[in-house]
Amino acid sequence: MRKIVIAGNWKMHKTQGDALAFLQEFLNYLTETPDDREAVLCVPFTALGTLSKNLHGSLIKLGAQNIHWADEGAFTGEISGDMLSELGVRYVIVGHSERRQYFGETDETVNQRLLAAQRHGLTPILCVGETKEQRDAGETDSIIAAQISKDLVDVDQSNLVIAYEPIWAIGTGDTCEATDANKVIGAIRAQLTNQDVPIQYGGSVKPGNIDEIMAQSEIDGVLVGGASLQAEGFARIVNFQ
Ligand SMILES: O=C(CO)COP(=O)(O)O
Repeated sequence: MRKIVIAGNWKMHKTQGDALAFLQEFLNYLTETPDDREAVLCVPFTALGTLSKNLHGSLIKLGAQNIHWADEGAFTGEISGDMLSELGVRYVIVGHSERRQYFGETDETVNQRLLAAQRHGLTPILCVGETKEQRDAGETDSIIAAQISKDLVDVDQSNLVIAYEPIWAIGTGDTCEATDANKVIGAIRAQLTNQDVPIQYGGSVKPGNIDEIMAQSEIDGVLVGGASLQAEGFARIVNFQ
């Protein structure tokens, strides 16, 4: 039985104060969380400590948005696995397309960061996805297959979540057809040795489309950007039917 993981990715949004206000409101809406699913908030590093202290044993798990591959060292601006786990972090996003596009992340560095996350007992959420040009050229399956095989070298598939995030659907309102996403996710699963890895869809997920997305047989959750910033809407997504 695969786990359902609904994760919010706040990206570079919300101060500590904003994060606390969100949490209070969010917990009010989440009084009846179904227990078959995990809700995760992947927040900026600066909000991790405050949220960790205020989760009060709630069902919400804490996630970060990046991790360095070294355990420590001269890596200005980076963050280590120990620093994250000390704050109660359980999940960490690795290889988001914004990291690949703007910060020079490659499949090799993504692989190293995945290994570091697992070494520190964190569950990495590996993001893969194709550009609009690649999709139009019919290259979606080969691009995703190449990312998966390079990123997962030596990675333990028993402690892993994968997010299929077509780059053209991120922040654009242009959602991938749920049935198309289902097909790509099925192809990702066929490449894995462990069939229990939860595979999420990400890209313009909102309260209005969550039910259709989660009705797909291969989709085990979502990674939500913009719509996770609003407590009532994100609670609606977590509580999909
Ligand atoms: O990048 C995403 C989540 O990691 C998706 O962002 P949006 O939900 O804003 O499209």
